[in-house]
Amino acid sequence: MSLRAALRNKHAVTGLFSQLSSCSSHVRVRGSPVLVTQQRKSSTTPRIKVEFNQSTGVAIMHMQSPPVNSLSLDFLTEFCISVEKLEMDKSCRGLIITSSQPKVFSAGLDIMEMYGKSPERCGEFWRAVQEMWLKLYGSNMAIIAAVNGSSPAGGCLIAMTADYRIMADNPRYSIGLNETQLGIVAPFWFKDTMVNTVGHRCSEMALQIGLLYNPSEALRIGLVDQLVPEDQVLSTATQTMTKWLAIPDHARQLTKTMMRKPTIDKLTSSRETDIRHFVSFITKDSIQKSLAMYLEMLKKRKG
Ligand SMILES: CCC/C=C/C(=O)SCCNC(=O)CCNC(=O)[C@H](O)C(C)(C)COP(=O)([O-])OP(=O)([O-])OC[C@H]1O[C@@H](n2cnc3c(N)ncnc32)[C@H](O)[C@@H]1OP(=O)([O-])[O-]
Repeated sequence: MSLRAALRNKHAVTGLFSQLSSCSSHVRVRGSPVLVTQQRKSSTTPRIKVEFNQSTGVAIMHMQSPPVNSLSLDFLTEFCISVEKLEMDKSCRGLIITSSQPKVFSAGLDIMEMYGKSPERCGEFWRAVQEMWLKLYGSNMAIIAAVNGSSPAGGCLIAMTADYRIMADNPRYSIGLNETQLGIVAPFWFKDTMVNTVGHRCSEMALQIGLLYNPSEALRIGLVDQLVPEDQVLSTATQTMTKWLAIPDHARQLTKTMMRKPTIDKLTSSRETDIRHFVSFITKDSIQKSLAMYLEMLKKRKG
């Protein structure tokens, strides 16, 4: 069964992990604070690198998909498998998500996955996006986003699924749900996650005009919880995780579930409808034209 096919079937995914350990590079550290790196033998470079320190129970997940950690189907597949593996490992209590790419946490969904693709492929892609959100937002692990670069749209979504967000204090970086700027619409579960994070009024305005916030603005509205100098993002995340893990797991997890379950249930009870809705929307000629214009704008801006 291919990894993509596995994503279609959550139970099959669970059963596949033992066979798929080479899909992302997991580095396990036992009883030592020193992290050891391990080179993958495979010819393809993993998009996700996981360092797990068993003495602290904390895993650091590095997104390392050049140039901008855009969320392609392959990226999402690897990402979900990495999270699921950690989730199943009861010794892993905390997860820090960060980026290995300079200046960018994640550029969000890979626009090329939504442009010029067949309805079947768009559906497969959207299911993987849903799966990523369900795994992160419903995780039992304490999750901290170490946002060390720009984080638009799907990148912001990943950050918002965390329990705590630390962002690099660099005014050149931005974070937010900017979908409307591309002529597309964030689905209800992106919206719900934002409402749960910053409240209704802020979300209503930000979503309509596709606002991207600089770090100070993001801190002011509560989209991130803390700003630190860029070179301290990861160390601060590690220190902060210690505080989160000082709370008994069962109490923290039950509280998290109580807060998030109604939002998660909304999507789990309507996944197929949500996929159909996305596919019929994204494949419309007018939406495809908007995406083409946005891609053109990205290229021009670069030049
Ligand atoms: C309904 C669905 C909900 C949708 C949710 C979403 O997430 S929608 C997504 C909303 N996301 C956005 O609106 C984010 C758009 N991106 C940006 O704003 C900037 O890239 C940046 C600020 C993330 C990084 O700035 P920087 O100066 O460091 O980097 P740079 O700009 O020079 O880009 C380098 C290369 O990457 C390319 N590429 C970039 N993003 C994407 C992408 N998402 N996908 C694919 N490709 C992308 C870019 O074209 C360029 O390619 P080239 O020419 O080398 O072949």
